[in-house]
Amino acid sequence: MKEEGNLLINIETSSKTYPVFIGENSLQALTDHLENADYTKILIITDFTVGRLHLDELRTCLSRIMDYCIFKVPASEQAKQFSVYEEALTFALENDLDRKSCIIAFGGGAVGDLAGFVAATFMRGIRFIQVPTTILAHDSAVGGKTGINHPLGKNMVGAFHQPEGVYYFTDLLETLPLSEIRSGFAEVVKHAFIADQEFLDFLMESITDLTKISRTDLNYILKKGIEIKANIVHQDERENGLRAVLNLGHTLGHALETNAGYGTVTHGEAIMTGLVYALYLSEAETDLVMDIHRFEQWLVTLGYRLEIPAQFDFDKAITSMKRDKKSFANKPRFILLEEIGKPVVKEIGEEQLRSTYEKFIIATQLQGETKKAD
Ligand SMILES: NC(=O)c1ccc[n+]([C@@H]2O[C@H](COP(=O)([O-])OP(=O)(O)OC[C@H]3O[C@@H](n4cnc5c(N)ncnc54)[C@H](O)[C@@H]3O)[C@@H](O)[C@H]2O)c1
Ligand SMILES: O=C(O)C(=O)C[C@@H](O)[C@H](O)[C@H](O)COP(=O)(O)O
Ligand SMILES: [Zn+2]
Repeated sequence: MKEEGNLLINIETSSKTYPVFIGENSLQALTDHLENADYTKILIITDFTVGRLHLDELRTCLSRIMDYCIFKVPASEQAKQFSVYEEALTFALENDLDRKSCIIAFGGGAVGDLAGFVAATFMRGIRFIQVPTTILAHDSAVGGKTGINHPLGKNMVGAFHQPEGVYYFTDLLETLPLSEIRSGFAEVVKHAFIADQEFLDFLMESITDLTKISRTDLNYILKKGIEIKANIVHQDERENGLRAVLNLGHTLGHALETNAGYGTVTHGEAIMTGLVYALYLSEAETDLVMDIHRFEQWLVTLGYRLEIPAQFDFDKAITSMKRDKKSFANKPRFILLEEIGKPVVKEIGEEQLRSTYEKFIIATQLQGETKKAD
């Protein structure tokens, strides 16, 4: 469906305007950018997996005269630890980066969040570039949220720091394992719920097998997701209000990630579970009218496991949700939907959280059992 080739979106925020290139010519666009910039040195931060698979492609963008060094971090959430953050800063100092140096985040959201935070804080802030390599990173590479995890909460330490540009060479996505396609697709679905019923209808009708998304559809859905996010970030860069809607599914989702142990579930799977829970809360609190059962069936077809692990402790989740960045005075606030495309932020009492959780557990267990019986 729709456009091919190189797509360009401009992200306009109060602090910076920058381009997002998507598609075949993105690496050429990155080369052009690097050749015309005044960077004294480039630090590439990547993880061991992406480094092994794709570093050679990135190297083609760096001319022979360009001075660069590479710091490799453990894959996934292991990258977003204090110890890795400190090691990255040490590496930058030992390799003589200065205030005119630039960091390239080459990887998925975990690498992007870490590298962005290193850039935001090294010598009080240097420039950085996002070169995303996952579907999920259509979300994480845009908008300037950077940070690392604390054992007591996801992304609890961080900064808003916008990149100089986002160069999304989607050929690199071909090596993604199914679990990571599924994780990234969850944020696409989230964007559709927040802003666009038609887009959600398109996804539910056209995507029935995550291993068979055509290149044209992929470029289309990445572009669409980025446009939805760009529109929100344009209005509220630092989450003073509206931007919180991008957190649909994240209140329970982040609690799941924190309590299961970072990296035990993928970010996207946790967020999809949180999103379904938010739909049940919406039914109860905002009179959302929607066929949640049909949506759940579609998710099960795509391989999402909505059942909560038996060892998950909802009391601990409530503690985490009270500590969430959207909470004030220890009261959990959720992104709910009045309609698809019409999100609201609402404080939810503990009694409602618990009774909806019971309902949600029963419904999702039933979905899981039906799947096993098939
Ligand atoms: N800053 C934001 O606005 C924002 C938005 C959404 C999510 N996030 C964060 O992003 C993180 C999740 O992002 P992610 O899933 O992209 O993270 P990730 O960087 O952990 O990548 C996921 C896995 O895929 C592997 N991988 C990456 N690219 C690959 C490729 N092309 N081929 C094969 N394997 C590849 C990685 O090595 C890793 O094991 C979470 O920490 C989440 O909190 C941030
Ligand atoms: O960009 C945003 O704003 C988002 O909320 C996007 C989320 O998908 C992302 O996971 C983000 O890192 C969550 O932000 P946080 O402030 O809850 O840590
Ligand atoms: Zn997210």
